[in-house]
Order: sequence, then C-alpha cells, then structure tokens
Amino acid sequence: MSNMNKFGVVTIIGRPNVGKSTLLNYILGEKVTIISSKPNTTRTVVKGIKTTKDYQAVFVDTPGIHNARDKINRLMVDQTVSSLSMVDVIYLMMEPDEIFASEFNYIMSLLNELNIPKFLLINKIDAYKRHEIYKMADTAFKKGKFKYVLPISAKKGTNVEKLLSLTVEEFSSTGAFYDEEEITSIPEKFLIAEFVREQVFNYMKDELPYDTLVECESLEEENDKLFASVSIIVKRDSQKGMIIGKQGQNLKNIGKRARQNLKRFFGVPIHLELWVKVKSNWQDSDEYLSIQGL
Ligand SMILES: Nc1nc2c(ncn2[C@@H]2O[C@H](COP(=O)(O)OP(=O)(O)OP(=O)(O)O)[C@@H](O)[C@H]2O)c(=O)[nH]1
Repeated sequence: MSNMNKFGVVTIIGRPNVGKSTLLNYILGEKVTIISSKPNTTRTVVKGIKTTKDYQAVFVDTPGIHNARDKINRLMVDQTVSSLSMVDVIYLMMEPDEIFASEFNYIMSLLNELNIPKFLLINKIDAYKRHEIYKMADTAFKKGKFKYVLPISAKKGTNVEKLLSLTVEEFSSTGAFYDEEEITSIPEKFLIAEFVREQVFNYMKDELPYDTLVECESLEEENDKLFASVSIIVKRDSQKGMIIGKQGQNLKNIGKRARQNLKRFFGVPIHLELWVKVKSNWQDSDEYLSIQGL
C-alpha cells in the first residue's frame, strides 16, 4: 500500500508525580481514548491512543518499573522489561532536580538491553531555572544512552509537538491502523495480535512480514487462563508455506516466543492457537479496512 500511515507504540516511564498523566492528557487532548480497566484485572495496559491523519500512536503503561528496589520487585521489573520489546519508543521522564541514583542506573541498565530508542524527557521546565535544566541534560547525556534529551513542560505543552514529531519518526509504516472504538473494547486482542506480529518480523525475512496481516479473532478467559485464536494472513500460498516452515518449525517458533512474551505481559498463561490463511487481496478487503478504521 502506498500512503500507509505510521503506527507505533510508546511507553512513558517515570516515578510517581513526575507528570506522566499530564503529558498524556496534553498529547491526547480532548479526544482522550481512555481504556477503562476491568475489575479484577491488571492487564489493561493501553492508556490512550492518538490518531491523526498521518499516524496512530498507542500509549501503554509500564507498571512497576520504578519500584525496583527489592528482589521481588526486580523480578517483576525484569518481566516488564521483556514485555517492552513490542514498544517502538520509550520515554523516560524526570524532573530537573532528580538525582541519577542507583534506581536510575538500574532502570537504565535494563532499558539499555533493549534496542529501542529512548528519549529522556526533562519535565516541568516551567518551574525550574535554566541552569538546573542544562545540568540535568548534561548529566543525562553522560549517564544514559538516550536518542534525545528533551526539556518539556507537560503542563504548558512546551516542546510537546516537537516530541511527537521525533517520536513518529521512529515509527514503522507497516503496522495496522486500528479503529479507536474497537481498540477501546478489545485492547487485549490488539496486544495479542501485536505480539504475534512481532514474532513474524522476528522469524521471517525480507518482504514477507510486510505482506502479513495479524488478527486476533477470538479471546476468552477461563480459570485464569487466556485462550486466543490468531490468524496470520498472507497474500500467496508460497508465503503460507514459508510462515509454517519445515515440519511447522517456523510457526512453532513464532507461537512459542509470542506465548512466552504474552504470558509475561499478562501475568497469566495463554493458550495460543495460530492459523495461517491466504487472502491475496487482504489489503483491499473490508475486514482490513475496518481494522484500519477507514
Ligand atoms: N509546573 C509543572 N507541573 C507539572 C508539569 N507536569 C505535571 N505537573 C504537575 O505534577 C503533578 C503530578 O502530575 P501527574 O501527571 O499526575 O504525574 P504522574 O507521573 O502521572 O503521577 P502518577 O499517576 O502518580 O504516576 C500534578 O500536580 C501536575 O499538575 C509541568 O510541566 N510543569
């Protein structure tokens, strides 16, 4: 498809009160898509979606990463970090007077394992003196591997447009485009499809992943276990064979890795049923267009 919109997933990490919600509210403006959390579940990770004519950005939560002090929490944080592999950009948010203490070093050491662009956002610049902001930016460059260090004010919106355009530059143009209402009601399905899509990209070479649409068709929960049925839709029979692989090895690998990541992410076991389908013109089909929200 020509003219494909950009799609990406962003997470904001930062200690309580640093201004994460304020930034998200500013970015999403009045058109906030709040994904209400269901009772008894901690699985609702999608915080909001920003859709423009050029791109769609999904903001997800990374719970627990800032309580990395004791062992149990570290375990949880490790799991959170693995689940971050599906994210396109990580924002780490700090205030100009925050000290780069052991907790920061620990979080950075975890995040540095991930080959994902990290932006340091120095927030609340409206409330600090210039030299404090410069000092923080300087230390940040020395201490962390940040693609950008951006001073912002989430409250006033200073530099937020700039932040968004830099963020969208990191997005790939290959992702599906989701209907906001649909995603509001099925964030988990969306995430499951994304996790599988990630593994298609991981195991398949060349153009094949770009010719692939991944869709979670059904999701049920029973006795604290998730049952998901996911279709991997390709354009040609030969591609179907490639996805399945010799004796089904590729499909097994895709399923195995996706299942492991999903289990870590959702915190419950998941039974993942994968189907490979051929639909030569999926990019023109009504189904695909409805996923795109067109
Ligand atoms: N001066 C100033 N205050 C800000 C800015 N951004 C956020 N705040 C204030 O900081 C406080 C905390 O902001 P939140 O957005 O709730 O912080 P949070 O990181 O989401 O906090 P948790 O939900 O506890 O994790 C609020 O009183 C905000 O108004 C900013 O750019 N400048």
